[in-house]
Parts: sequence; C-alpha cells; structure tokens
Amino acid sequence: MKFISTRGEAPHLGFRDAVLTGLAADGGLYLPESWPHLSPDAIRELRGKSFAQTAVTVMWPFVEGEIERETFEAIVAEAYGTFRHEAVCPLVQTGANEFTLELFHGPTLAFKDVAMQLLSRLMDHVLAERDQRATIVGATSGDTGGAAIDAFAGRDRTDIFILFPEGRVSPVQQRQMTGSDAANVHALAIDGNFDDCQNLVKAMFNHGAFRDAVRLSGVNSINWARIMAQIVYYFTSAVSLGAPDRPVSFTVPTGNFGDIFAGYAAKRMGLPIDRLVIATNDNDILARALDTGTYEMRDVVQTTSPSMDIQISSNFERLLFEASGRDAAYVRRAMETLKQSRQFALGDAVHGAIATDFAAGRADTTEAGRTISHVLDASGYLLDPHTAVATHVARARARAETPMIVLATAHPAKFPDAVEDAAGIRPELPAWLGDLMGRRERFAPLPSDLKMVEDYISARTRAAGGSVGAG
Ligand SMILES: Cc1ncc(COP(=O)(O)O)c(C=O)c1O
Ligand SMILES: N[C@@H](CCOP(=O)(O)O)C(=O)O
Repeated sequence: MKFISTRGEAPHLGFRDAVLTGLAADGGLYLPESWPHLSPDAIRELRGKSFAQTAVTVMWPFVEGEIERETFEAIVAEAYGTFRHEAVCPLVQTGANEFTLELFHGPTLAFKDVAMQLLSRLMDHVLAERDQRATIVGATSGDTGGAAIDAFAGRDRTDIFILFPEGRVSPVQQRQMTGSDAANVHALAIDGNFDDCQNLVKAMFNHGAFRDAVRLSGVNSINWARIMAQIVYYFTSAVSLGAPDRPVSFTVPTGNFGDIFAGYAAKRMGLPIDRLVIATNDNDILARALDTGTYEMRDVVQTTSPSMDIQISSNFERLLFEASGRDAAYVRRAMETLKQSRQFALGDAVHGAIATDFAAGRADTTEAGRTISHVLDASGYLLDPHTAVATHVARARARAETPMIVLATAHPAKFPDAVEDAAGIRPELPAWLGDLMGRRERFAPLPSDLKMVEDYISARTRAAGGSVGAG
C-alpha cells in the first residue's frame, strides 16, 4: 500500500515513511492510494473479537508489507493494554436508540489516547529499525497535547514539543502537558489561539531547512496513522450493534475533522454507516460549510468545549480530496483561496458529494450545558461538554429506525468547572490520576512567532541531520 498527498505533488510513500513524515512535502495530507475493503463476511467475523484483534484486522491492509504481522500484533496489544477498561472503548446505551461510545479510558482520559498510544510505539519501532531520532512538534487545543506527551514521555528516540494556546485549555488539560518531568518533553504556551499553534506547526513543516535540520515529525491528525487507529472504534461499535446486517449512524464532536474523517474512512472500507453527523460548538465553520457551500473563516470564540475551538479543520482537506474525485488541483486551488481570502466555495459537485455522506448541526454553550443536565436527570449519565455538544446535535438528527452512536471524546473530569456549572456535580479525576493537579508545572511561554519557536526547538532537540522518512 502506498500513500499519496492530497495536493498531488509529493512523493508517494510506504506506511513507515508516511508515519514519520506527517505533513507531505507539498503541504498536503497523506491518504492511502486506494481504500481497502472488508466484505460483509469479514465484518461479521469481527463479532466476539477483542478490541486489539479487531484493530489488527482493520489496520493490517495499511501496514502489510512494512511491518511483520507478529510485531504489529505485539505493538497493538501493548498500546491497548494501557487502557483502564477491558473493552478499551465500551458502548453504553443512553437513550431509546442512542448509544454513547466511551473513548476516554486511556491514560489522559480523551479519545486521542486511542491513536497516540499506538503511534508512539509505531514510531519507536520504525526509528529503532533505522537507528534514527526525530523531533516531534504538535499543536493542541487541549487533548492532543496531553495524550502525545503521555505516549512519548521518556522515549529515547524522540523529543516532543507541544504548542498550546495559553489560557485557553482547561486546568486539567494544562497539567497533563506541563506536569511531565520527562527530559524529552517540552510544553510551549503560545500567545494565541489553537489556529495560531496549528499554523506554526504547518509552517515548520513547510520550512525545508528547519524540517531537515531537526528531523521533524508530526503527531497531529495530519499524520495518517492517527486517522488509521481511529477507524477501529467505528468497526467495534457498529459490529456490537449488528453490523454489517444493521446500519448505524454516528454523531461526532468535531474540530480538526480527524475523528469524523476516520468514520468516513470506515464507510469507504465497507462498514454500513447510514449518516455521519458533524457536531460543532459556536465555532461552527463546518456546519456553515454544509449549510451554505462556502467554507468561511471567522474569529474563534471561547466555549466550554475548548478542544473544539477551531476554525481551520485540517482534515477537511482530506474530505475535499475524496469528494472532488481525488482532484489534487482542486484541493490546491481551494487551499490557496482559503489562505488569500479566508474562504472558498466548495462548488456544487463537491458540496453535493459531501452532503450525501454527512449531516451537521451545532450546539452553543447554553445548549451543551442543558444537555449535560438533562442527560444526568434522565439517566444518571454524566457527559463532558464536547460529548454534550454531540448529544444535543444527535438528538435533533436521530432517526428512530437507525441506532445513533455518539462519540464520547473526553471524560467529564477534564472539564470540572463547566460540568459543575451545568449539572451541579463536580466530577472527580480517577484515583490513579489523583496527584495530577499537585504536579510541578514546567512550560515555556512564547509569542506566536515562527522564528522564535523554531529557535527554541532547535536549541533543545537532540535530533539533528536530515529529515526522517522519505518525504
Ligand atoms: C474532547 C474532544 N472532542 C472532540 C474533538 C474534535 O476532534 P477532531 O479534531 O478530530 O475533529 C477534540 C479535539 O480534537 C477533543 O479533544
Ligand atoms: N482538538 C485537538 C486539536 C488538534 O487536533 P488533532 O486531532 O489534529 O491532533 C486537541 O485536543 O488538541
């Protein structure tokens, strides 16, 4: 299996190079050159399998020929051994035909752990095989950073630098990034919002000399392996509700569009998904794009679901590539127009293609708060604000005949203030994370300035001399 860039001007890469390369050299995002297909019989055979077994089956077509099967099985087993629930991602019934897929049983209580625990082990494996080191740089609106730091802390072949927007993440999220005492971990508090952090990361990838000098690698969902790992729970949850013999729908709290794109990928791989519903908070660029056919940036609004306070959804580019019939020239034009004028028109064909697979809705902070309180009253189940956004949207969109699976992307204890304001209950961190808020903080405040951030990283990374991967 080769991986190709959405902008059509970067080398085609094998799996290991795609994992280490992150963003393609032409600024695009890697995708498999074709979608593998699981037949209905193959999907039926997943019934009764463990999460790790399903994970190997679903991801193997992307990995085959690049990593030995036994090695891959061991990496997957170790990654999901870090989760605190036997089922890894359990499904809980929360309404008549509504199910909540709990993705927060990993080490940092967010869905990011599902991919990050795998990615760190995959990277370690490939770097060790090549006797290389890498500098990982990532942007976070709150959860990616903590998950990446947990997954990479103390690893010998990587130094990790996480850029987070100062003052815009929850105190728990901040401690998960700043409370690590591992020497290879660096938390950078950027004076800006998440989009500024993400723009800095992309600019570093597009700066060839820096990229090569520090052997730059990425762990945001620009990295294909992040998406690949997230495809798995669409299969496990749908199969547990009767797939492939019964279609299901999913509602996904959406920011950078990585999680819901993984659902789209599952559908392209043969999973019968009726609807993929994009749920946004007040930062509703994706819902507006679906409504109007124009992707139009506005200023970011701070909400009680900070991890979704995003305007530039980087994975939307992957969907544009697919919906345009893999037209890299269309994607290049769209991205250039966005850069110049902060908006672009999808065009009728692409807009129509997207609308056949996706629906969208929004929930503001008041609606999300009310949903937390209603669900608690009705079923005793406590939602985090991101999952509440999705639950609000799901309930407006549900069809009685099709089970609706809502992705629960974070544990409510990551956002205790917002949950307490909404429901009068202050969720506690699990006992095994009890010392988190007492840990000493270590981070560097920096302006949103490319040169200063690059200089900071160059002075501290232990990797030097030539880019990793083939890109
Ligand atoms: C808790 C939570 N929910 C939802 C999202 C949105 O996911 P995505 O960026 O993949 O759309 C994020 C951040 O990515 C998150 O941390
Ligand atoms: N919401 C994310 C933003 C980064 O998303 P990613 O999936 O591209 O890493 C976060 O929590 O940081």
